[in-house]
Amino acid sequence: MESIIDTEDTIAAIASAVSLGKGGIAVIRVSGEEAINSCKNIVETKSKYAWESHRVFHGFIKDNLENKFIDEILITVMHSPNSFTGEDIVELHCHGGVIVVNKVIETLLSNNTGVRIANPGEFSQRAFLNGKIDLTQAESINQLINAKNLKSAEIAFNGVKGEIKKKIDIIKNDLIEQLSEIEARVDFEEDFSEFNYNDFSRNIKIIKEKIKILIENSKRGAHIHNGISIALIGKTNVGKSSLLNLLSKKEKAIVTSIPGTTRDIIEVNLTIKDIPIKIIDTAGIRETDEYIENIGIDKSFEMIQNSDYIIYLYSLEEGLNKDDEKIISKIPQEKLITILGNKKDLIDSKKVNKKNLSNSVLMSIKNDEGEKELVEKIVKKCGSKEFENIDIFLNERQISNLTDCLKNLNDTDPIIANKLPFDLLSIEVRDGIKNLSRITGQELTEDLLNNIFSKFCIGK
Ligand SMILES: Nc1nc2c(c(=O)[nH]1)N(C=O)[C@@H](CNc1ccc(C(=O)N[C@@H](CCC(=O)O)C(=O)O)cc1)CN2
Ligand SMILES: Nc1nc2c(ncn2[C@@H]2O[C@H](COP(=O)(O)OP(=O)(O)OP(=O)(O)O)[C@@H](O)[C@H]2O)c(=O)[nH]1
Ligand SMILES: [K+]
Ligand SMILES: [Mg+2]
Repeated sequence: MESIIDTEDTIAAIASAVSLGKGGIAVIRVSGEEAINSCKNIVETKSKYAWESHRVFHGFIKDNLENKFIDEILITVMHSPNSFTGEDIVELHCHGGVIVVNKVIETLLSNNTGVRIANPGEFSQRAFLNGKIDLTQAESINQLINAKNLKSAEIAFNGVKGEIKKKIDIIKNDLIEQLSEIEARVDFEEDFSEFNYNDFSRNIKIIKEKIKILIENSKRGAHIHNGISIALIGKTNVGKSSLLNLLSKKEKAIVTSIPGTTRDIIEVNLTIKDIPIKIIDTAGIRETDEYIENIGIDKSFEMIQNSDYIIYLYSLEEGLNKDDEKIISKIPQEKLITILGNKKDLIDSKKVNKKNLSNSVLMSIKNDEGEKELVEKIVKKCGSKEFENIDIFLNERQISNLTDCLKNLNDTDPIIANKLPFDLLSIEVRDGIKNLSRITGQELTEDLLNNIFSKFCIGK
């Protein structure tokens, strides 16, 4: 059982990236009633700005138990309620090595009682509980941190600014208006005109449309978050891994002249002309008895099915032959971005048979030739209207609550159709409103909230 999080404690965690172990500077964040006192215990400073809110000042970390100085640091303090969590916050900016950072944290904990290491997401949870942000903002911050491409980051930031909450609140207010139309007539029947089933039905229909658009756009959201997948498919040694490296401008995949170099799937996230894309390098397809390579080749065939789009590569030196055509026949036409003839540098370009190559791009990946033409093909195929005009999208949890709300509104249909007593409608509308409230974090149990925040990053 997850223990209920104690919000009385003062919490501390490394707030900066530590996964690589090293960095110029690391930030340790301390939040809670004892944040300032506990840091005062381990910081020596002569600064005239010391412990003022929203200032930076200079000092040293001192371990009083061992009577030793540990690091020279900068310190930021934010007094409650004007901080990210709404509590007192102290940030210790120390040197970024693993040993230093851990020693500073250890010193903070050993020199103070009532300070403990924060659980994942606990700073955000406190910001939420203290009303600094709503749940959609907290979730958007987490999404921003985990963004794999620029487009997804841009959209996540709109959520951080409160754009999801704003959209949900608009729909919620629409429903509250409909609810009051019903309830006014239940409570003060004689003062109001008769309940109009048609008006109500029309208004609910408009609200449902808004919800459906939001759900539809959000389905594309997952696509934006993960990127449109483009698999590089072809026989061995045609230059698939070379292309992955060229497009990602990184030496991500191993390239050798040995056929069968790539075994496992290799993925790179990137943004091409504002389109979020995931390029997938696969094992070259050929007849082989090699056990591991065959597993890789099976995965390549799976990728033909599972990716959104495909670039088929072949070597111009060898030409496009029967084996290629057999593989190409397995690719759904609408998925094929282009049949890419690579290694143009190895052939006399006049000899290329242009007849079969109307949809083709010729490249020399080695000499950096033809990339522009390929990018044009990619943009033409993937740069559909799909991602235009999407400024926010909901995550799975939020979509699920919104879908529940839609069901509540659908349940008004039979009541209206059969002209059943109109006060029955208020139950459905109320439940709909409740489901919207869950999106922004109201009406949720503590366990559910703990569960949501526990999936956030450490130090966030
Ligand atoms: N050093 C540092 N950088 C950071 C954060 C942080 O906590 N510390 N953030 C955190 O994740 C993000 C920025 N978000 C923040 C949101 C609110 C407040 C804040 O202090 N709000 C106060 C006062 C605002 C003001 O002075 O106008 C408030 O809301 O009352 C700080 C950072 C990213 N960068
Ligand atoms: N001449 C020439 N050689 C190239 C070109 N592109 C790639 N190569 C070479 O072709 C060989 C195979 O390239 P890879 O990128 O490993 O090919 P692959 O399709 O990933 O191969 P497998 O992973 O084994 O299926 C390497 O020696 C590359 O340097 C090109 O445009 N011209
Ligand atoms: K190879
Ligand atoms: Mg390869």
